[in-house]
Amino acid sequence: MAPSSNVFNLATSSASQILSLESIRSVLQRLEDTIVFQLIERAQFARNAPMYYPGAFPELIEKEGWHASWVEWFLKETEGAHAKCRRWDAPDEYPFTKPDLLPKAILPPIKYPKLLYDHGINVNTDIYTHYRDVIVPTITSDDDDGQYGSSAVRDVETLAALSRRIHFGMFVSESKFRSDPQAFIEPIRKEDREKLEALITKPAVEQALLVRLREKARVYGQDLDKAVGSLATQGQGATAGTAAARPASSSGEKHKIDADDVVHIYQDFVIPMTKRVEVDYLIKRLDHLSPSQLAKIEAGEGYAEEA
Ligand SMILES: C=C(O[C@@H]1C=C(C(=O)O)C=C[C@H]1O)C(=O)O
Repeated sequence: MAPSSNVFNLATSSASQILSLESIRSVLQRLEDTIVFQLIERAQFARNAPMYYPGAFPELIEKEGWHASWVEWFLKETEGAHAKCRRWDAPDEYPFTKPDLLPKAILPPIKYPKLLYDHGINVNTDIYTHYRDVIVPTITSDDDDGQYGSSAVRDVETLAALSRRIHFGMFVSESKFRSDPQAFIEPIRKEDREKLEALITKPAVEQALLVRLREKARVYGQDLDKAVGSLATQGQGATAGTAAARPASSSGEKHKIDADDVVHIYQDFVIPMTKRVEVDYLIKRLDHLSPSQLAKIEAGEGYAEEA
């Protein structure tokens, strides 16, 4: 029997279902898997630095009239196809490509529940810069293997996963605001970003995430054939039961990615960027309340949705 889908379906779930912190955190956990696997996929190729800088491919200028980098061109081409499928209408999807370079959707619009206020937030330029300058050099060999197509395919998928994960911070903020709106009123009015960041920060959640992530990177990044093979050569017939019952021997197992690198990517970038987005979203939240909503919050009656 197919496992029940716990896909986060913005089109069919209610606002209260979508904005439950438990449901949001389950999506963030699933995105850990996606991001670890995408990093592993990208790490199989060399850095291929020319792909990320303008002018490295004259053909791109001659044949496409494109003066930015190969990867940004590949992003535009890919995101353009997705625009025709109305991907960027979804409140959890943000393109790297400038909107005026994206075609109109072919399909009619989906009616999403009102979740986030019309915020205009998109931090993909910062995500791209950090990915180019820090993440790719960290997980790949500083070399050029000429695999500009395969590498760019993985880049686009990894960037999309990082972008969705980081922009999901806005759902976290909306959820936390609705749960205790009064706590946010004063720091928002004072534009106190430090206080807002302290309010949304949950150290125990972050620590548990990093422990879980390290284990995921270690397990997903293992070369199980070698691990299982080593069991077989140790005279223990390798069977499904054996492999399942006994985790791969830890000494000398080969990894497709360094678990420490994955943890640092989250600790030094993904989590801080998510919290920046959370604060960017909260700082303007009061501008999008009706006078009666604000009055109720100030009277201690909490947040009330209005049509
Ligand atoms: C995403 C949340 O907000 C903050 C950011 C976190 C993250 O980026 O992983 C984790 C906990 C909080 O510090 C949350 O509370 O779940």
